[in-house]
Amino acid sequence: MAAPVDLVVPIKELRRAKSRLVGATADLAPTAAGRSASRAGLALALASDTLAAVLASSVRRLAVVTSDPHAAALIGPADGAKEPPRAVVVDDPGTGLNAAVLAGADHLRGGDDPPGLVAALLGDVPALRPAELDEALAAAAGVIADGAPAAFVADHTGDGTTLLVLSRPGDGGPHFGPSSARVHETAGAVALTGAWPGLRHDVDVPEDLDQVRALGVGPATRAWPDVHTPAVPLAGCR
Ligand SMILES: Nc1nc2c(ncn2[C@@H]2O[C@H](COP(=O)(O)OP(=O)(O)OP(=O)(O)O)[C@@H](O)[C@H]2O)c(=O)[nH]1
Ligand SMILES: C=C(OP(=O)(O)O)C(=O)O
Repeated sequence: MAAPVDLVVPIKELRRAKSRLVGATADLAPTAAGRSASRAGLALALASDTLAAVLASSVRRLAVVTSDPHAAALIGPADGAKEPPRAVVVDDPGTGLNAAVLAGADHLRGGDDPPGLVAALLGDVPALRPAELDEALAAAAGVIADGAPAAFVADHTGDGTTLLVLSRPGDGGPHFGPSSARVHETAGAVALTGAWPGLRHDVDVPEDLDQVRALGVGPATRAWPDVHTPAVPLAGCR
């Protein structure tokens, strides 16, 4: 990767997440409570596989922004290392997705490392391959070096955004939410054109689950609904 890139991954409180996936859990458990627990387990699995791919990529530092203890536990405690941790958990300010992304970006820019680009990846891309992320971040660094304020990867529907790379977070973005691909482009961000099927395929509705399984998901999503929490944290943090 040409320029160092630090990455924010926002993860919503699991019991409130992925409401549009309710149909995917409908025939799993007899009670409403069981279904919603299972949906939280699915949201955790999607996040776990996303973070595992990030940690296998060339991303320099990772900030997971969440108020959820199970999501935070994916990034395990530091193991006494003297080096600054590569992955940290940042508390969710609780005022929505864009505020969560900005909180992560602020944390990353406040570190001692030389400044790099800050990117945000949504935490529901379980078929992500590390090489896709590296390629997309290198392409973003290229267009930003050429003068663009930002670059993004649209989701598989073309309507949403899965990855946003900002030269100056807070200054005209992020604009995650409805039709965010159009909103990001209107704000001057360059749409990146690589194929990157795993990076583009977020999981919002039950059909997406079949589609990401066909692409090849990570182990946590593959194991769901039988296993709800990964046994081993993915990386250390303070
Ligand atoms: N930290 C944080 N993450 C969020 C917030 N809202 C959404 N996310 C994350 O952003 C990504 C995309 O989320 P969405 O699919 O838009 O939202 P969702 O609430 O999980 O799903 P729906 O209930 O179906 O809309 C996922 O990784 C979410 O966990 C928020 O308020 N705070
Ligand atoms: C929040 C977004 O994603 P989703 O499609 O998951 O709602 C977005 O695309 O900006």
